[in-house]
Amino acid sequence: MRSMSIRVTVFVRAPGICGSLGIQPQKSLCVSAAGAVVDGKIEGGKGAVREVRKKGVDGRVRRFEEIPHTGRNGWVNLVKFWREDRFRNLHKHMERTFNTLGPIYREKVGTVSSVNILLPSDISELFKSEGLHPRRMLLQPWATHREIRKHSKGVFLKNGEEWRADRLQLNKEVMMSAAVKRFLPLLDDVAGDFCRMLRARVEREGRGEEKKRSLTIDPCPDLFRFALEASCHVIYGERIGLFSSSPSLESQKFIWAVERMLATTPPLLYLPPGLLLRIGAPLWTQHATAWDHIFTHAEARIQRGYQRLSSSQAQGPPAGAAGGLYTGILGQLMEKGQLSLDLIKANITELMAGGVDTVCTVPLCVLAFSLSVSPLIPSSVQTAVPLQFALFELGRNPEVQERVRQQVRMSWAQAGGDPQKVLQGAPLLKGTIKEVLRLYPVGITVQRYPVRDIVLQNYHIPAGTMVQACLYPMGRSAQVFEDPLRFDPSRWSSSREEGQRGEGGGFRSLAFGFGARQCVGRRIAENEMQLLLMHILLSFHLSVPSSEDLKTTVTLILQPETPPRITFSKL
Ligand code: HEM
Repeated sequence: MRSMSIRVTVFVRAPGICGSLGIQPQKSLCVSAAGAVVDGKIEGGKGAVREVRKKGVDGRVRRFEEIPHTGRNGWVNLVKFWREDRFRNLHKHMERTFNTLGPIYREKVGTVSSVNILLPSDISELFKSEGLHPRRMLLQPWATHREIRKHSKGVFLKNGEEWRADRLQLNKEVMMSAAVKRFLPLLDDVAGDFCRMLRARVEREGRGEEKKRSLTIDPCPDLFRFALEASCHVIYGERIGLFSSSPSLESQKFIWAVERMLATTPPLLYLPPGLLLRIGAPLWTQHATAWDHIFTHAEARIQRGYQRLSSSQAQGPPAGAAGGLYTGILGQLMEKGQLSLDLIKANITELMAGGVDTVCTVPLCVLAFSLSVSPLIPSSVQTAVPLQFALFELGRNPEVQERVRQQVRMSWAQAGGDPQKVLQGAPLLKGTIKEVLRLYPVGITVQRYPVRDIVLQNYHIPAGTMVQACLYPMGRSAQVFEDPLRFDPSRWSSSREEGQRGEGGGFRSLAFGFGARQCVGRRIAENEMQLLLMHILLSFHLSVPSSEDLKTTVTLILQPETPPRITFSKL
């Protein structure tokens, strides 16, 4: 009989503190298929393993309270989080905690409690029990704000089936392949323009001979502008001119507002109470004013789209897909008329604002309580950040870069200028994005509140518990990925992926979430990032001044501590 071993986590209620984490120690035991411990080995097949997982060593499902945890007192933990700067290093903290406690643990910080899990098989179990919950308490702190409340009420207050019906309408314009086919040329336009702008800059500011000029820069601000321009083009069907040497005042104000909003978010979230009390109010005002501006910008575009549609309808043939001219997601939604104008506004605003379910403890801790919030991250920031990581990884892995470039060149030559065909013929581009999001997921967790009781790793999880699938530690876990720290886009090729599919194997790539509530901008983001990389790889060779690992930090999203510098050399 084939012998296999399974690690079963047994929580030992030993008093005291374990290492620097301040966590309760645990022990790993190995058990037989029948459930008895036999010298670190378990006899039996997969079924036996599953059975042991469900029932526990002694045939019973363990109680929730027995899940290993990082300390029972949420307030003590909160102080540790502040003292040890764990908010900014949450991804590393999670990775260390899984290494110490095993694949499931509980954590309470302030009043926010979660169960954290790592393995795809458990994550698959979690998603099976998700309900159609509304976007829970989204924006609670921000919702005091006029513009946001006005725009968001349509989507956020709806629940269950009603919400789902609206979402299915939206999905037709943003997720389905027919919609992707329509908006892909718009993204391609912006990506092409970005590369032309960069070539001109390398020509102007670069070093070296005329045909081999190269320029080393921090591409972050340009990537950010690219992502904003691309999102606006697809959503509103309108270019906002961020690549022009003199963008309009309106666009400049918009950029300023997004930058201001981002700059003020981390201090509002993480400043120690004393400092926050002193500078909190002005910061809050700046933050809220910036958000107001972002929403007002959306409102203006929506009004303009509405007027355009009304006048084109008055003139005769429709301006949307039926008339041959694609007018962006906004135009499509308006033309179809299946959602009310309020709902269209709410959905468009949410698409611009994006959203990552990130649980954090907000400054209201100062007032002696904390909240679980789902802050918004502008969608453009969400694509600009992985693009930075992608350029860095391709730059420090020249062989991988060359392999991807060869595939792109071949596909480009065969596709006759059709961007969709180029992407289809170059799966390594998609693999590159998946690989980047595996190592650097924008949101380090995806959360769910199961609607019924479930069992994870032998433990009973009551319905309503917040369970977090921890993407950063999963992406770097040797239990889940072979040679996890190697940047290898071909690991996602369909043949190799098949080989990796074990229990819950399909749940290894979750950067966009899963199910009914998965990222609604997923197809926009994936295609936007792939098209930009495609144009860059066709135009430039990438290298990096330093190939040392990037230090990363969590400021709502996972980002490089210092943006990487990239050398673009003309090909
Ligand atoms: C690399 C880029 C991006 C990543 C990694 C990302 C990731 C995510 C994740 C993890 C969620 C939560 C999903 C879940 O709970 O299952 C989410 C939600 C969302 N994302 Fe994205 N996102 C990205 C780009 C975008 C873009 C470009 C847009 C808009 C154009 C967008 C719009 C949204 C919206 C509206 C939601 C809320 C969906 C809902 O709750 O119903 N995202 N995103």
